[in-house]
Amino acid sequence: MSAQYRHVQNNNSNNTTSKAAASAGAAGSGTSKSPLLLARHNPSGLLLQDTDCNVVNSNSNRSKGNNHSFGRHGATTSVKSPHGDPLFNIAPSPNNKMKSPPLVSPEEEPCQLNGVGEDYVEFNYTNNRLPSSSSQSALTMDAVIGKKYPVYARDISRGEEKVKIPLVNEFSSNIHPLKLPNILYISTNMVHKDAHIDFSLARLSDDNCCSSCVGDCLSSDLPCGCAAETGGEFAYTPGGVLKGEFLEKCVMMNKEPQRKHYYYCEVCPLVNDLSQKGKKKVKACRGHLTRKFIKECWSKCGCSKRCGNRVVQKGIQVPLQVFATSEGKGWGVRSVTALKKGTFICEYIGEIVTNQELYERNKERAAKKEEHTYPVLLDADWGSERILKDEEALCLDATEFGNVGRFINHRCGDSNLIEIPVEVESPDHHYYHVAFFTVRDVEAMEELTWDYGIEFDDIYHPIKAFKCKCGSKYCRNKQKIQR
Ligand SMILES: C[S@@+](CC[C@H](N)C(=O)[O-])C[C@H]1O[C@@H](n2cnc3c(N)ncnc32)[C@H](O)[C@@H]1O
Repeated sequence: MSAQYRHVQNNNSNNTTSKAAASAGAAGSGTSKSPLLLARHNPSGLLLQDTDCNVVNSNSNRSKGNNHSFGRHGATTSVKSPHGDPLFNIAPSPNNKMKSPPLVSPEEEPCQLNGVGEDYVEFNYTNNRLPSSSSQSALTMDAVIGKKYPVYARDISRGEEKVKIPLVNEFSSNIHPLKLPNILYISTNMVHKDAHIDFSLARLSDDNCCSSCVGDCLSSDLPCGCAAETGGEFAYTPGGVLKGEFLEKCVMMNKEPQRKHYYYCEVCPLVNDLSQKGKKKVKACRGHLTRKFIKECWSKCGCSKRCGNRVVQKGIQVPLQVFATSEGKGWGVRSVTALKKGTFICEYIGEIVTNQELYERNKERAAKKEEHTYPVLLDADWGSERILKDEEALCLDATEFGNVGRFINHRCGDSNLIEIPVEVESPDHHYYHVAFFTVRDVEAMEELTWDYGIEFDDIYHPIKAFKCKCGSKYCRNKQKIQR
Protein backbone atom coordinates (compact mmCIF):
# COMPACT_ATOMS: atom_id res chain seq x y z
CA MET A 1 0.00 0.00 0.00
CA SER A 2 1.72 3.16 -1.09
CA ALA A 3 0.76 6.30 0.69
CA GLN A 4 1.78 9.90 0.50
CA TYR A 5 0.73 12.07 3.37
CA ARG A 6 0.25 15.70 3.96
CA HIS A 7 -0.37 17.19 7.36
CA VAL A 8 -3.76 18.79 7.38
CA GLN A 9 -2.40 22.05 8.69
CA ASN A 10 -0.77 22.58 5.35
CA ASN A 11 -2.73 24.16 2.61
CA ASN A 12 -3.84 21.38 0.43
CA SER A 13 -5.01 22.48 -2.89
CA ASN A 14 -3.83 19.57 -4.95
CA ASN A 15 -6.49 17.22 -5.99
CA THR A 16 -6.99 13.99 -7.71
CA THR A 17 -9.03 13.71 -10.84
CA SER A 18 -12.59 14.54 -10.11
CA LYS A 19 -14.97 11.75 -10.64
CA ALA A 20 -18.56 12.73 -10.61
CA ALA A 21 -20.30 10.76 -7.97
CA ALA A 22 -23.52 9.17 -8.85
CA SER A 23 -26.50 10.72 -7.20
CA ALA A 24 -26.06 10.55 -3.48
CA GLY A 25 -28.34 8.39 -1.49
CA ALA A 26 -28.85 11.31 0.81
CA ALA A 27 -30.61 13.41 -1.72
CA GLY A 28 -33.88 13.46 0.11
CA SER A 29 -33.10 15.90 2.84
CA GLY A 30 -33.88 18.97 0.83
CA THR A 31 -31.92 21.10 3.24
CA SER A 32 -30.10 24.09 1.87
CA LYS A 33 -27.22 23.43 4.18
CA SER A 34 -25.93 20.05 5.04
CA PRO A 35 -26.53 19.13 8.62
CA LEU A 36 -23.20 18.12 10.02
CA LEU A 37 -23.19 14.50 10.81
CA LEU A 38 -20.83 12.52 12.86
CA ALA A 39 -19.85 9.04 11.92
CA ARG A 40 -21.44 7.42 14.91
CA HIS A 41 -24.99 8.16 13.95
CA ASN A 42 -24.36 8.68 10.36
CA PRO A 43 -25.16 5.63 8.35
CA SER A 44 -22.79 6.60 5.66
CA GLY A 45 -20.22 7.48 8.23
CA LEU A 46 -19.78 3.96 9.33
CA LEU A 47 -18.25 1.30 7.31
CA LEU A 48 -19.45 -2.16 6.75
CA GLN A 49 -17.55 -5.12 5.54
CA ASP A 50 -18.80 -7.91 3.39
CA THR A 51 -17.52 -11.45 3.47
CA ASP A 52 -14.20 -10.31 2.03
CA CYS A 53 -13.95 -7.47 4.51
CA ASN A 54 -14.66 -5.02 1.74
CA VAL A 55 -16.30 -1.77 2.60
CA VAL A 56 -19.88 -2.21 1.63
CA ASN A 57 -21.30 1.06 2.76
CA SER A 58 -20.58 4.43 1.35
CA ASN A 59 -22.33 7.73 1.26
CA SER A 60 -23.39 6.94 -2.22
CA ASN A 61 -22.16 4.60 -4.83
CA ARG A 62 -19.03 6.71 -4.83
CA SER A 63 -16.80 3.88 -3.85
CA LYS A 64 -16.23 2.11 -7.05
CA GLY A 65 -16.20 -1.62 -6.85
CA ASN A 66 -18.04 -1.77 -3.61
CA ASN A 67 -19.93 -4.91 -3.19
CA HIS A 68 -23.00 -3.91 -1.31
CA SER A 69 -24.16 -7.40 -0.57
CA PHE A 70 -23.72 -7.96 3.10
CA GLY A 71 -22.25 -11.09 4.49
CA ARG A 72 -20.42 -12.37 7.50
CA HIS A 73 -16.72 -12.76 7.65
CA GLY A 74 -15.94 -15.66 9.92
CA ALA A 75 -14.39 -13.67 12.71
CA THR A 76 -15.52 -10.20 11.92
CA THR A 77 -17.05 -8.09 14.60
CA SER A 78 -18.30 -4.65 14.06
CA VAL A 79 -19.61 -1.71 16.02
CA LYS A 80 -22.89 -0.32 14.82
CA SER A 81 -24.96 2.74 15.36
CA PRO A 82 -28.63 2.67 16.29
CA HIS A 83 -29.26 2.63 12.60
CA GLY A 84 -27.21 -0.41 12.01
CA ASP A 85 -24.05 1.26 10.93
CA PRO A 86 -20.86 -0.13 12.31
CA LEU A 87 -18.17 2.17 13.52
CA PHE A 88 -15.21 -0.06 13.90
CA ASN A 89 -14.74 -3.08 11.76
CA ILE A 90 -12.67 -5.60 13.52
CA ALA A 91 -11.64 -8.86 12.01
CA PRO A 92 -9.68 -10.83 14.57
CA SER A 93 -7.55 -13.56 13.19
CA PRO A 94 -5.14 -16.08 14.64
CA ASN A 95 -2.79 -15.36 11.75
CA ASN A 96 -2.51 -11.70 12.47
CA LYS A 97 0.77 -10.50 11.05
CA MET A 98 1.10 -7.85 13.71
CA LYS A 99 3.03 -9.87 16.20
CA SER A 100 3.01 -7.73 19.29
CA PRO A 101 5.10 -9.18 22.09
CA PRO A 102 3.42 -10.32 25.29
CA LEU A 103 3.45 -7.74 28.02
CA VAL A 104 5.83 -8.26 30.85
CA SER A 105 4.16 -8.84 34.14
CA PRO A 106 4.38 -6.28 36.92
CA GLU A 107 6.55 -8.69 38.87
CA GLU A 108 9.33 -8.44 36.35
CA GLU A 109 11.90 -5.94 37.53
CA PRO A 110 9.60 -3.08 38.42
CA CYS A 111 11.48 0.13 38.86
CA GLN A 112 10.01 2.74 41.14
CA LEU A 113 9.34 6.17 39.75
CA ASN A 114 7.81 9.12 41.41
CA GLY A 115 4.65 10.25 39.78
CA VAL A 116 2.97 11.35 36.66
CA GLY A 117 5.07 13.66 34.58
CA GLU A 118 8.39 12.33 35.82
CA ASP A 119 10.96 11.92 33.12
CA TYR A 120 11.03 8.17 32.88
CA VAL A 121 13.74 6.13 31.29
CA GLU A 122 13.31 6.49 27.56
CA PHE A 123 12.19 3.42 25.69
CA ASN A 124 13.82 2.53 22.43
CA TYR A 125 11.41 2.48 19.58
CA THR A 126 11.90 0.15 16.70
CA ASN A 127 10.63 1.48 13.42
CA ASN A 128 8.62 4.00 15.37
CA ARG A 129 6.50 1.24 16.84
CA LEU A 130 5.80 0.72 20.46
CA PRO A 131 8.69 -1.03 22.17
CA SER A 132 8.99 -4.73 22.58
CA SER A 133 8.31 -5.27 26.25
CA SER A 134 10.36 -8.44 26.21
CA SER A 135 13.44 -6.30 25.76
CA GLN A 136 12.39 -3.71 28.30
CA SER A 137 11.85 -3.76 31.98
CA ALA A 138 8.41 -2.81 33.16
CA LEU A 139 8.41 0.42 35.05
CA THR A 140 6.08 1.48 37.77
CA MET A 141 4.88 4.89 38.71
CA ASP A 142 2.77 6.40 41.43
CA ALA A 143 -0.56 7.41 40.05
CA VAL A 144 -2.28 10.32 41.69
CA ILE A 145 -4.36 8.02 43.83
CA GLY A 146 -1.29 6.31 45.19
CA LYS A 147 -1.57 2.99 43.37
CA LYS A 148 1.42 1.59 41.56
CA TYR A 149 1.12 0.89 37.88
CA PRO A 150 3.57 -0.85 35.65
CA VAL A 151 4.33 1.37 32.71
CA TYR A 152 5.05 -0.31 29.41
CA ALA A 153 5.64 2.85 27.51
CA ARG A 154 6.08 6.18 29.20
CA ASP A 155 4.69 8.11 26.28
CA ILE A 156 3.00 6.36 23.40
CA SER A 157 2.80 9.70 21.62
CA ARG A 158 6.60 9.90 21.33
CA GLY A 159 6.40 13.54 22.26
CA GLU A 160 3.76 14.29 19.61
CA GLU A 161 1.39 15.51 22.31
CA LYS A 162 1.98 18.27 24.84
CA VAL A 163 1.29 15.71 27.56
CA LYS A 164 2.85 12.31 27.96
CA ILE A 165 0.50 9.40 27.49
CA PRO A 166 1.78 6.29 29.25
CA LEU A 167 0.63 2.77 28.50
CA VAL A 168 0.01 0.91 31.75
CA ASN A 169 -1.20 -2.51 32.81
CA GLU A 170 -1.78 -3.06 36.48
CA PHE A 171 -2.70 -6.70 35.98
CA SER A 172 -0.51 -9.71 35.66
CA SER A 173 -0.02 -10.63 32.04
CA ASN A 174 -1.54 -14.02 32.90
CA ILE A 175 -4.80 -12.34 33.87
CA HIS A 176 -4.99 -9.80 31.10
CA PRO A 177 -2.57 -10.75 28.39
CA LEU A 178 -2.86 -7.79 26.09
CA LYS A 179 -0.90 -7.26 22.94
CA LEU A 180 0.91 -4.01 22.64
CA PRO A 181 -0.83 -1.80 20.15
CA ASN A 182 1.08 -1.74 16.89
CA ILE A 183 0.52 1.77 15.66
CA LEU A 184 2.49 4.80 14.78
CA TYR A 185 1.14 7.57 16.96
CA ILE A 186 0.17 10.71 15.09
CA SER A 187 -1.36 13.78 16.71
CA THR A 188 -2.94 15.33 13.64
CA ASN A 189 -4.91 13.76 10.86
CA MET A 190 -2.84 12.99 7.80
CA VAL A 191 -4.15 13.11 4.29
CA HIS A 192 -3.73 10.18 1.98
CA LYS A 193 -2.74 11.18 -1.55
CA ASP A 194 -6.12 10.29 -3.02
CA ALA A 195 -8.13 12.25 -0.49
CA HIS A 196 -9.06 15.80 -1.31
CA ILE A 197 -8.85 18.40 1.43
CA ASP A 198 -8.55 22.01 0.40
CA PHE A 199 -7.59 24.48 3.11
CA SER A 200 -5.91 26.98 0.85
CA LEU A 201 -6.23 30.46 2.31
CA ALA A 202 -7.20 31.81 -1.09
CA ARG A 203 -10.16 29.52 -1.15
CA LEU A 204 -11.36 30.51 2.31
CA SER A 205 -13.65 33.45 1.91
CA ASP A 206 -14.10 36.12 4.58
CA ASP A 207 -17.50 34.59 5.22
CA ASN A 208 -15.76 31.41 6.33
CA CYS A 209 -13.80 33.08 9.09
CA CYS A 210 -13.70 36.20 11.25
CA SER A 211 -11.04 38.22 9.47
CA SER A 212 -12.04 41.54 11.02
CA CYS A 213 -11.86 40.32 14.62
CA VAL A 214 -9.07 41.25 17.02
CA GLY A 215 -7.95 39.72 20.30
CA ASP A 216 -10.29 37.22 21.91
CA CYS A 217 -13.57 36.66 20.06
CA LEU A 218 -15.18 35.44 23.27
CA SER A 219 -14.76 38.86 24.85
CA SER A 220 -17.03 40.38 22.23
CA ASP A 221 -20.75 40.76 22.92
CA LEU A 222 -21.58 39.64 19.42
CA PRO A 223 -20.78 36.25 17.94
CA CYS A 224 -17.96 36.38 15.40
CA GLY A 225 -18.14 34.93 11.88
CA CYS A 226 -16.93 31.56 13.14
CA ALA A 227 -19.54 31.51 15.90
CA ALA A 228 -22.11 32.23 13.20
CA GLU A 229 -21.04 28.96 11.63
CA THR A 230 -21.61 27.31 15.03
CA GLY A 231 -25.26 28.21 14.83
CA GLY A 232 -24.77 31.81 15.98
CA GLU A 233 -23.20 31.08 19.35
CA PHE A 234 -19.83 30.42 20.92
CA ALA A 235 -19.59 26.84 22.08
CA TYR A 236 -16.85 27.52 24.65
CA THR A 237 -16.69 29.44 27.91
CA PRO A 238 -13.74 31.75 28.62
CA GLY A 239 -12.51 28.90 30.84
CA GLY A 240 -12.09 26.70 27.79
CA VAL A 241 -14.86 24.19 28.45
CA LEU A 242 -18.07 23.67 26.52
CA LYS A 243 -20.95 25.92 27.54
CA GLY A 244 -23.49 23.91 29.50
CA GLU A 245 -26.32 24.88 27.22
CA PHE A 246 -24.43 23.92 24.08
CA LEU A 247 -23.36 20.62 25.59
CA GLU A 248 -26.89 19.82 26.71
CA LYS A 249 -28.17 20.43 23.19
CA CYS A 250 -25.56 18.04 21.80
CA VAL A 251 -26.38 15.41 24.40
CA MET A 252 -30.11 15.83 23.80
CA MET A 253 -29.70 15.33 20.09
CA ASN A 254 -27.70 12.20 20.83
CA LYS A 255 -29.84 10.66 23.51
CA GLU A 256 -33.34 11.70 22.74
CA PRO A 257 -33.35 12.30 19.05
CA GLN A 258 -36.58 13.90 18.04
CA ARG A 259 -38.02 13.56 14.60
CA LYS A 260 -36.67 16.92 13.57
CA HIS A 261 -33.13 15.69 14.12
CA TYR A 262 -33.53 13.08 11.45
CA TYR A 263 -33.70 13.23 7.76
CA TYR A 264 -34.44 10.46 5.35
CA CYS A 265 -32.73 9.48 2.14
CA GLU A 266 -34.59 8.62 -0.99
CA VAL A 267 -32.32 5.67 -1.65
CA CYS A 268 -30.38 4.94 1.49
CA PRO A 269 -27.13 3.12 0.76
CA LEU A 270 -27.21 1.55 4.18
CA VAL A 271 -30.20 -0.56 3.49
CA ASN A 272 -30.08 -0.65 -0.30
CA ASP A 273 -27.54 -2.22 -2.61
CA LEU A 274 -26.82 0.76 -4.81
CA SER A 275 -25.41 -1.35 -7.58
CA GLN A 276 -28.92 -2.78 -7.86
CA LYS A 277 -30.55 0.63 -7.97
CA GLY A 278 -33.48 0.62 -10.33
CA LYS A 279 -33.56 -3.16 -10.38
CA LYS A 280 -34.74 -3.84 -6.86
CA LYS A 281 -37.45 -2.31 -4.72
CA VAL A 282 -36.05 0.57 -2.69
CA LYS A 283 -36.01 -0.12 1.02
CA ALA A 284 -37.04 2.76 3.24
CA CYS A 285 -34.33 4.80 4.90
CA ARG A 286 -34.36 4.43 8.66
CA GLY A 287 -33.33 8.00 9.25
CA HIS A 288 -30.06 9.80 9.87
CA LEU A 289 -29.39 11.82 12.96
CA THR A 290 -28.14 15.34 12.42
CA ARG A 291 -25.48 16.82 14.67
CA LYS A 292 -24.54 20.15 16.14
CA PHE A 293 -21.06 21.23 15.27
CA ILE A 294 -18.49 23.74 16.33
CA LYS A 295 -16.50 26.08 14.08
CA GLU A 296 -13.31 27.28 15.72
CA CYS A 297 -11.37 30.37 14.67
CA TRP A 298 -8.26 29.68 12.60
CA SER A 299 -5.34 31.14 10.72
CA LYS A 300 -7.27 33.48 8.44
CA CYS A 301 -9.21 34.91 11.36
CA GLY A 302 -8.08 38.26 12.70
CA CYS A 303 -8.26 37.18 16.33
CA SER A 304 -5.35 36.12 18.46
CA LYS A 305 -3.96 32.60 18.59
CA ARG A 306 -5.06 32.75 22.22
CA CYS A 307 -8.67 33.46 21.26
CA GLY A 308 -11.05 31.40 23.41
CA ASN A 309 -12.74 30.00 20.34
CA ARG A 310 -9.71 27.77 19.76
CA VAL A 311 -9.78 24.67 21.93
CA VAL A 312 -9.57 21.47 19.92
CA GLN A 313 -6.78 22.83 17.72
CA LYS A 314 -4.62 23.31 20.83
CA GLY A 315 -4.50 19.56 21.33
CA ILE A 316 -4.66 17.35 24.39
CA GLN A 317 -4.27 19.20 27.69
CA VAL A 318 -5.36 16.54 30.19
CA PRO A 319 -3.04 13.80 31.50
CA LEU A 320 -4.37 10.67 29.82
CA GLN A 321 -3.31 7.08 30.28
CA VAL A 322 -3.92 4.07 28.08
CA PHE A 323 -4.58 1.22 30.49
CA ALA A 324 -5.58 -2.43 30.50
CA THR A 325 -9.27 -2.65 31.35
CA SER A 326 -10.29 -5.25 33.90
CA GLU A 327 -13.47 -6.24 32.07
CA GLY A 328 -11.73 -7.70 29.05
CA LYS A 329 -12.38 -4.78 26.70
CA GLY A 330 -8.71 -4.54 25.82
CA TRP A 331 -6.96 -1.23 26.26
CA GLY A 332 -8.94 1.76 27.45
CA VAL A 333 -8.33 5.42 28.26
CA ARG A 334 -8.56 7.33 31.52
CA SER A 335 -7.44 10.65 32.92
CA VAL A 336 -5.22 10.67 35.99
CA THR A 337 -6.86 13.88 37.19
CA ALA A 338 -10.50 14.75 37.75
CA LEU A 339 -12.15 16.55 34.84
CA LYS A 340 -14.84 19.18 34.70
CA LYS A 341 -17.94 18.75 32.58
CA GLY A 342 -17.39 20.04 29.04
CA THR A 343 -13.63 19.42 29.02
CA PHE A 344 -12.01 18.64 25.69
CA ILE A 345 -10.24 15.28 25.90
CA CYS A 346 -8.79 14.45 22.51
CA GLU A 347 -9.64 14.04 18.88
CA TYR A 348 -10.17 10.79 17.04
CA ILE A 349 -7.10 10.99 14.82
CA GLY A 350 -6.22 8.84 11.87
CA GLU A 351 -5.39 8.87 8.21
CA ILE A 352 -7.86 10.76 6.05
CA VAL A 353 -8.58 8.31 3.31
CA THR A 354 -11.24 8.01 0.67
CA ASN A 355 -13.88 5.34 0.81
CA GLN A 356 -12.25 3.82 -2.22
CA GLU A 357 -8.87 3.61 -0.48
CA LEU A 358 -10.45 2.06 2.56
CA TYR A 359 -12.14 -0.45 0.33
CA GLU A 360 -8.74 -1.45 -1.05
CA ARG A 361 -7.19 -1.53 2.40
CA ASN A 362 -9.88 -3.70 3.81
CA LYS A 363 -9.34 -6.15 0.99
CA GLU A 364 -5.65 -6.26 1.88
CA ARG A 365 -6.42 -6.54 5.55
CA ALA A 366 -8.79 -9.40 4.96
CA ALA A 367 -6.15 -11.19 2.92
CA LYS A 368 -3.50 -10.64 5.59
CA LYS A 369 -6.01 -11.43 8.31
CA GLU A 370 -5.14 -8.38 10.34
CA GLU A 371 -6.75 -8.12 13.70
CA HIS A 372 -8.20 -4.65 14.05
CA THR A 373 -9.24 -1.85 11.79
CA TYR A 374 -10.51 1.47 13.07
CA PRO A 375 -12.29 3.44 10.37
CA VAL A 376 -14.75 6.25 11.03
CA LEU A 377 -16.35 7.86 8.02
CA LEU A 378 -16.52 11.64 7.84
CA ASP A 379 -19.72 12.33 6.07
CA ALA A 380 -20.75 15.82 6.89
CA ASP A 381 -22.34 16.26 3.52
CA TRP A 382 -24.72 13.43 4.03
CA GLY A 383 -28.09 14.83 3.21
CA SER A 384 -26.82 17.95 1.53
CA GLU A 385 -27.82 18.95 -1.94
CA ARG A 386 -24.21 18.99 -2.99
CA ILE A 387 -22.97 15.78 -4.52
CA LEU A 388 -19.54 14.84 -3.29
CA LYS A 389 -16.86 13.56 -5.57
CA ASP A 390 -15.13 10.28 -4.79
CA GLU A 391 -12.09 12.05 -3.40
CA GLU A 392 -14.26 14.09 -1.04
CA ALA A 393 -16.01 11.13 0.56
CA LEU A 394 -13.64 10.62 3.44
CA CYS A 395 -13.07 8.61 6.55
CA LEU A 396 -10.50 8.46 9.34
CA ASP A 397 -8.61 5.21 9.43
CA ALA A 398 -6.80 4.85 12.76
CA THR A 399 -5.71 1.28 12.21
CA GLU A 400 -2.02 1.88 11.61
CA PHE A 401 -1.70 5.57 12.35
CA GLY A 402 -3.76 7.10 15.10
CA ASN A 403 -3.82 8.77 18.48
CA VAL A 404 -5.09 7.97 21.94
CA GLY A 405 -8.68 8.40 20.70
CA ARG A 406 -8.57 5.00 19.06
CA PHE A 407 -8.30 3.37 22.50
CA ILE A 408 -11.50 4.83 23.91
CA ASN A 409 -14.00 2.07 24.60
CA HIS A 410 -17.74 2.00 24.16
CA ARG A 411 -20.35 2.41 26.91
CA CYS A 412 -24.07 2.18 26.30
CA GLY A 413 -26.23 5.15 27.24
CA ASP A 414 -24.32 6.78 30.08
CA SER A 415 -20.84 7.22 28.68
CA ASN A 416 -18.91 10.16 30.08
CA LEU A 417 -17.78 11.46 26.69
CA ILE A 418 -19.59 12.80 23.69
CA GLU A 419 -18.11 13.17 20.23
CA ILE A 420 -18.73 16.51 18.56
CA PRO A 421 -17.81 17.44 15.01
CA VAL A 422 -15.46 20.41 15.04
CA GLU A 423 -14.43 22.42 12.02
CA VAL A 424 -11.17 24.27 12.34
CA GLU A 425 -9.63 25.02 8.97
CA SER A 426 -12.76 25.34 6.93
CA PRO A 427 -16.51 25.10 7.35
CA ASP A 428 -16.44 22.77 4.38
CA HIS A 429 -18.51 19.94 5.69
CA HIS A 430 -16.83 17.06 3.99
CA TYR A 431 -13.89 17.18 6.39
CA TYR A 432 -14.02 17.94 10.08
CA HIS A 433 -12.41 16.92 13.34
CA VAL A 434 -14.04 14.36 15.62
CA ALA A 435 -13.54 15.72 19.14
CA PHE A 436 -14.39 14.12 22.48
CA PHE A 437 -15.68 16.20 25.41
CA THR A 438 -16.81 15.15 28.89
CA VAL A 439 -20.58 15.28 29.40
CA ARG A 440 -20.27 15.45 33.20
CA ASP A 441 -17.63 15.83 35.87
CA VAL A 442 -15.31 12.84 35.71
CA GLU A 443 -13.32 11.41 38.59
CA ALA A 444 -9.59 10.78 38.43
CA MET A 445 -8.80 7.33 36.99
CA GLU A 446 -12.36 6.78 35.79
CA GLU A 447 -12.42 5.14 32.37
CA LEU A 448 -13.35 7.51 29.56
CA THR A 449 -15.97 6.05 27.27
CA TRP A 450 -18.22 7.11 24.44
CA ASP A 451 -21.34 5.52 23.09
CA TYR A 452 -20.45 4.14 19.69
CA GLY A 453 -24.16 4.02 18.98
CA ILE A 454 -24.21 0.29 18.56
CA GLU A 455 -27.60 -1.36 18.20
CA PHE A 456 -26.86 -4.82 19.51
CA ASP A 457 -30.27 -6.27 18.74
CA ASP A 458 -30.43 -5.06 15.19
CA ILE A 459 -31.54 -8.36 13.73
CA TYR A 460 -31.55 -6.93 10.24
CA HIS A 461 -27.90 -6.06 10.27
CA PRO A 462 -25.76 -8.90 9.00
CA ILE A 463 -22.64 -7.94 10.92
CA LYS A 464 -22.57 -8.86 14.58
CA ALA A 465 -21.27 -6.38 17.11
CA PHE A 466 -18.85 -7.39 19.85
CA LYS A 467 -20.25 -8.67 23.12
CA CYS A 468 -20.59 -5.54 25.18
CA LYS A 469 -18.87 -5.46 28.56
CA CYS A 470 -19.62 -1.83 29.35
CA GLY A 471 -21.33 -2.64 32.65
CA SER A 472 -23.87 0.14 32.25
CA LYS A 473 -27.40 -0.34 33.55
CA TYR A 474 -28.44 0.96 30.14
CA CYS A 475 -26.42 -1.69 28.32
CA ARG A 476 -28.26 -2.45 25.10
CA ASN A 477 -26.48 -5.77 24.75
CA LYS A 478 -27.53 -6.91 28.23
CA GLN A 479 -31.14 -5.95 27.54
CA LYS A 480 -31.07 -8.14 24.49
CA ILE A 481 -29.66 -11.09 26.40
CA GLN A 482 -32.30 -10.75 29.14
CA ARG A 483 -35.21 -10.74 26.75
C1 LIG B 1 -11.78 1.56 19.20
S1 LIG B 1 -11.39 0.09 19.87
C2 LIG B 1 -11.18 0.56 21.54
C3 LIG B 1 -9.81 0.16 22.05
C4 LIG B 1 -9.63 -1.30 22.22
N1 LIG B 1 -10.16 -1.72 23.51
C5 LIG B 1 -8.20 -1.71 22.08
O1 LIG B 1 -7.69 -2.45 22.92
O2 LIG B 1 -7.58 -1.30 21.10
C6 LIG B 1 -12.92 -0.78 19.83
C7 LIG B 1 -12.82 -2.21 20.28
O3 LIG B 1 -12.61 -2.30 21.68
C8 LIG B 1 -13.43 -3.31 22.23
N2 LIG B 1 -14.48 -2.70 23.03
C9 LIG B 1 -14.79 -1.41 23.12
N3 LIG B 1 -15.79 -1.20 23.97
C10 LIG B 1 -16.17 -2.40 24.43
C11 LIG B 1 -17.18 -2.84 25.32
N4 LIG B 1 -18.02 -2.01 25.91
N5 LIG B 1 -17.28 -4.16 25.55
C12 LIG B 1 -16.43 -5.03 24.97
N6 LIG B 1 -15.45 -4.68 24.09
C13 LIG B 1 -15.32 -3.38 23.83
C14 LIG B 1 -14.07 -4.03 21.08
O4 LIG B 1 -13.24 -5.09 20.68
C15 LIG B 1 -14.10 -2.97 20.03
O5 LIG B 1 -14.16 -3.52 18.76
